[in-house]
Amino acid sequence: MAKMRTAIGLMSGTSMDGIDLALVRTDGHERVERGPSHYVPYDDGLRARWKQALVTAKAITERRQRPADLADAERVLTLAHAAAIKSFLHRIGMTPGEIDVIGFHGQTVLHRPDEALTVQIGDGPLLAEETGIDVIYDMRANDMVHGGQGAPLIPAYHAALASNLPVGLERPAVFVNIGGISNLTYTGQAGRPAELAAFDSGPGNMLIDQWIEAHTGKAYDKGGQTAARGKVITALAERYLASPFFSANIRRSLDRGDFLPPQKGEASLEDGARTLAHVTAAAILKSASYLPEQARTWIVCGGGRLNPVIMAEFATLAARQGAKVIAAEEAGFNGGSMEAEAWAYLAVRSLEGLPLTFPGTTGVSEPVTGGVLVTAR
Ligand SMILES: Nc1ncnc2c1ncn2[C@@H]1O[C@H](COP(=O)(O)OP(=O)(O)OP(=O)(O)O)[C@@H](O)[C@H]1O
Ligand SMILES: CC(=O)N[C@H]1[C@@H]2OC[C@@H](O2)[C@@H](O)[C@@H]1O[C@H](C)C(=O)O
Repeated sequence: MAKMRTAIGLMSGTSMDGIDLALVRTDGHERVERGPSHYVPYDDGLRARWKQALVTAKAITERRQRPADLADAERVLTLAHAAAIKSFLHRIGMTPGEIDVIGFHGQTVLHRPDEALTVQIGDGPLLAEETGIDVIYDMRANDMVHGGQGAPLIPAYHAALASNLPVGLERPAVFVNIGGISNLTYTGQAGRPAELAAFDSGPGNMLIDQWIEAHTGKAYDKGGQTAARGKVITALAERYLASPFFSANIRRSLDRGDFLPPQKGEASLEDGARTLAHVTAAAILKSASYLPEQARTWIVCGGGRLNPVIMAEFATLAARQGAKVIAAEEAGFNGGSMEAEAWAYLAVRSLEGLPLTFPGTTGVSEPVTGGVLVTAR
């Protein structure tokens, strides 16, 4: 039997709102003990810095390049992650010596699967040096080398969770993460890796966030309050849902720039927010038509589950297919820390040389492992 290891996962997602951390004890297979989690928000200055990094990164043609101030941004980002690890360990009363490995996602600044190019800034050696803990980082690259989309990677973790779903939850269950971008994982009847089907399903909160920020300076539509006062503009929604992304022959992974918010003036603040919340929900169901079978239960993770307008739209559309929508917490999971948990789990799989991705998840040619190990001295 593979040994149990203690890992911390670190996720800084496409919303660029902050760093999620989670502690997991796992053998890298089906044994998963979820521990405490933590969140360190970025201040406005850091968020602005990562947004600038997205612009700078457009010049990258080879994944190790760090043009202009990108090397400095990478260093600042890594130190912010090291500080987050230290505050997490302090909070849970653990020492670096009790942690076997950190799974470090970094910040995606460029993702062009068609060119087999994906860049996450995040300096693994610096993080290992700062924390004194072994680090696995750069987990997407090997998948792309083998013909995969480089995303999503979370499905291997969903499979482990699905092998132990609450009794009474109707299968098939599909996990959907509504972050900046949405992605979904069909877990079949038993959650075996061979049964997995997963892909990015469309824009998540990123359009709503950009729309709200452009009009109000706020980072997101808290509680869906703005959207709740608006109405859906059908023509605008259809424009998004007619994107070739939904009808392409292959399920392509998304970059933040693949969908852009409406122009100011195309809608009132409220109608724009409502329309984009509708698009978020409708995009999931549109993409779900490529799954092997219809979901009976949708398990929603990520910040979008906290927007009641998205959740209501989603529940209405799913009910038409006889499916139920639940937040991750209703299935006993933590919908806010699931990605960080996944990065902890994947780090242990990487140490064991186990596959992180599968033909059914990223389109990779065969199941492949991934990640680069840095040993702390
Ligand atoms: N209380 C809330 N009300 C409405 N929306 C919320 C709330 N809390 C978070 N969100 C939305 O969730 C987003 C953050 O979600 P999450 O942390 O899952 O994204 P991420 O992990 O950065 O993205 P990805 O999964 O694409 O990498 C916020 O930007 C916001 O749009
Ligand atoms: C390139 C990249 O960072 N992709 C993210 C992004 O955010 C959501 C979606 O797009 C997903 O494909 C992926 O993250 C999740 C955690 C994943 O790889 O499973």
